[in-house]
Amino acid sequence: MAVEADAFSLREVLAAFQTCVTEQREVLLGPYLRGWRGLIRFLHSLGAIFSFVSKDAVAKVQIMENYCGGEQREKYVSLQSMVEYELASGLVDLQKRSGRPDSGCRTVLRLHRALRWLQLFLEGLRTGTEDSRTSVICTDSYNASLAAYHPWVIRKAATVAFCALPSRNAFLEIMNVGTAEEAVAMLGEALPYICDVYGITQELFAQHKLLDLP
Ligand SMILES: CCCCCCCC/C=C\CCCCCCCC(=O)N[C@@H](COP(=O)(O)O)[C@H](O)/C=C/CCCCCCCCCCCCC
Repeated sequence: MAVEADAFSLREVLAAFQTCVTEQREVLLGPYLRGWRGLIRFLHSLGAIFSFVSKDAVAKVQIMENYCGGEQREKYVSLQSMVEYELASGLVDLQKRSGRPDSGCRTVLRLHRALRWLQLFLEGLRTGTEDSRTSVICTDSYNASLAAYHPWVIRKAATVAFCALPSRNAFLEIMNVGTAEEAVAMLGEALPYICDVYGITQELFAQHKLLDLP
């Protein structure tokens, strides 16, 4: 599999997630979506077998970028302001989907669940050994997170695609942060920021009973 490295640097993704959280513990949507754009660039480099995943991720990031650049853009500065605005304006389908456009809350919820997968996957890569199989790390992380929200056909397609993942060493190399040891160290640095964003979002969505949006 041809993996093009030049488009991706874990450092950039880390910087985006690092600048997401403000002193007031708000999650800023600008850097949050920049982090996702960086991850999607990486996904593209893994080849066509992951295009069904990247298409969905791009569509969701695009929905959010449209809100962030739209008429109500000041309401979409942070996750907190978005939740407050969309709930107060009755824009969120809480029980079942209506003809309304996808809300920011339901769209972010999908990305948020995927962030949990990412957290587990990166932790698996970090703590794995040279001969750990990324397909196994990825499948385990997926089964412990996103799989619960996907129908059988998506779970199957995802599991098949995971088998095409490059080796752990190749992954560490394409992070573009130096040697394998340096990449592992960088993962150790990146993970707390991703965990922090995940934790704040989880708490916010739980508080507003938004964790099961249709
Ligand atoms: C150097 C290491 C860095 C690792 C970088 C990983 C890059 C990963 C980039 C993106 C992650 C995938 C994001 C997927 C978002 C999925 C959101 C979702 O759950 N969507 C479903 C529900 O949406 P609605 O129907 O309710 O609108 C949708 O049905 C899903 C469709 C596509 C399939 C999603 C499969 C997810 C597999 C996640 C693992 C990706 C494997 C990447 C391998 C590294």
